[in-house]
Amino acid sequence: MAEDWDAEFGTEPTAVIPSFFDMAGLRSPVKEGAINGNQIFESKGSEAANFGKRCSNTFGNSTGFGGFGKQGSGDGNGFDTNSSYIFEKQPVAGFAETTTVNESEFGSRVVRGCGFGRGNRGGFPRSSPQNAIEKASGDGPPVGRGSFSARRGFANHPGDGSGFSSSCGRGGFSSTSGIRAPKVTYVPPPPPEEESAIFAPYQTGINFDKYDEILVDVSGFNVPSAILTFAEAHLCETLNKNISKAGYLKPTPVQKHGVPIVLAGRDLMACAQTGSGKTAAFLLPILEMLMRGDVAASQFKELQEPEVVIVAPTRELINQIYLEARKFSFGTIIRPVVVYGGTSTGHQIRQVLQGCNVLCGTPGRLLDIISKGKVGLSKVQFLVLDEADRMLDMGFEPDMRKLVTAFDMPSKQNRQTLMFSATFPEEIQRMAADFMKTDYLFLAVGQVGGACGDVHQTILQVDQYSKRNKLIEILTNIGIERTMVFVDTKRKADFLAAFLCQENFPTTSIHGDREQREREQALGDFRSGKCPVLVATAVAARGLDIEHVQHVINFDLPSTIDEYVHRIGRTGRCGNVGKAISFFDSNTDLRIARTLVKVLSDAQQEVPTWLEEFAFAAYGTSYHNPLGKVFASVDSRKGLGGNKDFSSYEANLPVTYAGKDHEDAWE
Ligand SMILES: Nc1ncnc2c1ncn2[C@@H]1O[C@H](COP(=O)(O)OP(=O)(O)OP(=O)(O)O)[C@@H](O)[C@H]1O
Repeated sequence: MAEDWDAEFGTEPTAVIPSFFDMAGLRSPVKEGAINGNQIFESKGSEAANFGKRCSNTFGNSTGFGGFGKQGSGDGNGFDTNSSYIFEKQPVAGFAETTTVNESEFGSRVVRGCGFGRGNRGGFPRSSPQNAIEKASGDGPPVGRGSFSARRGFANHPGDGSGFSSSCGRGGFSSTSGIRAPKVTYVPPPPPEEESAIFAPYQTGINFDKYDEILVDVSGFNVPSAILTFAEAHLCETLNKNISKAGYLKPTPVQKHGVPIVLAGRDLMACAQTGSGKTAAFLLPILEMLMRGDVAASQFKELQEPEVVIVAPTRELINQIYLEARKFSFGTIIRPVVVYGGTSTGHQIRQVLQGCNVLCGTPGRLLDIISKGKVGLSKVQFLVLDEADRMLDMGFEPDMRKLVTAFDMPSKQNRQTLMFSATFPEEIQRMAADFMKTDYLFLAVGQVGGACGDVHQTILQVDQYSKRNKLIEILTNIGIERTMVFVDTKRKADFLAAFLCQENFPTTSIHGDREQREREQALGDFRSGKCPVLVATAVAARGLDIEHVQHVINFDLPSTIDEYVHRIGRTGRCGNVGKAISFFDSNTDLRIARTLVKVLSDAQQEVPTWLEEFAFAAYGTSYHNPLGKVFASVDSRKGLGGNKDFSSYEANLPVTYAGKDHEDAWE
């Protein structure tokens, strides 16, 4: 059973939305060497092989995959629900004796049962991605309009929002019944203090030097000269020491151009491939400028006024950026702090009040803490949007506008605004311009939106009924190399992880319905190799920098090519090579066929003939789809009669349809 969490400020206890692992009895008190709620399974020979039948001695009580029930019922998800697993589990207060999940998530043809009725769809109104986004980032109390209720009704709690109900898909509390929305009060373990841990180097790969061959285009006026070495940036001694301790011998292209641009006080929109060092490209010059400006040591005050605000779309990514800021500011008086959802607000406020020069946050939690009067923005010198195209799409854009307008944030003329991403659709570029000085510089390293050239991409035509077996086949060949498996819904992430566990693959999962503690534990188990397979939704698609990820498998392809580029960019980082295998189901993925062909061919990857045929059938050879030009490969100002001084760039590159991400992914 999930730990009991006292309310954030130590008041009434609040229940927690048990995740799938609870319901499947995968988190009951376990004996040494058994399975915890995150690490679903360690392959332990015959004992493991029995996992799919019973795990009585593994979990300390009788739990396991049971048999299969009778014919299931449609779940309104477009799946022909015709099969299910039934997890027998200890009766747990508030839950039925059995938890049934639909194997149709994997599209099995085998007819199995679903011993379960389904409640009304509840949870976030499908049309409000902001709610879904907030829940994903865990910012603010999860509040649905109407009521949260499980997709599945439980035996004693019909999923109509009348009471506490939950499922691995979605669930929670009914806001109509007056129960307080749950406030999980997780306090993350403090980051390591040892220098060896702080400066743990990321092994650059054999192709690191190939970065120098990548074409770079900077458009705008009075472009500062690039640096060839870190020494040419004339950074302070402490920063140079930290760069050296981090193992950075020479700058990557985005750093060569980005560092001098930021040091020159310019606004910057930077696009560079995944894993190419964008984080240091903004952190190093910002920290240098603070040092040059004799930034005051931030001390305890009831109102903190940071000089830098950095935002990113997910909790794990903003925490990663915070740790990088902590690394590069080591030995200086500069104090970075991180705030993100799913954790105790009180704890984070206490961290902020102890001093804060660089505030890293996910939007919802950041706005929450600012609204509580703990943080003032009047002294902000730098505003950074990492994964900027995501921060400005329909999900986060309102929060970003509120951040720059609703408080005392200096106007764009009186601050430096920096935006970074590996992808930047033109419509987003235009929106980004609202946040930046008109003379911002657009830095394109390589093909904007292009896939990292160090990732070997393979596309396999696999229908939904064959995906599971194909995945098993691939994982069997891969062995224990770290592999991220992306799926399009949270529910599928849990089920696929459980399925892989049953098949003796040490697996964990990360998605927006898991508690933050579980998410961080899952990442930790994946990073350490304890669970070399991580099943994830889009919440892990962007920015995460995990060493030794050799494989990315798109069990489900995303709906946009940008997300595909980011997902496969979890491997092949910093000059290392990686492999990405994607399952293309012609019943669902036609919309991405054409852009997939373009990304593959731009990255000199093999394009399967069948995929070209699908792409042609979908859109013909025309590169102008009805949705207009949304895939930018140039500075959008050029297309709008921008100044002719910009360096030349092919203007008629194909465009792509930038659809909506699968909303589940962001919840
Ligand atoms: N100049 C450098 N020399 C060696 N390693 C570097 C250098 N710059 C960055 N790295 C390392 O490369 C890895 C990738 O960097 P980073 O996460 O900033 O990439 P990114 O471009 O932001 O990727 P993404 O687009 O996926 O967010 C990190 O582990 C970082 O420490």
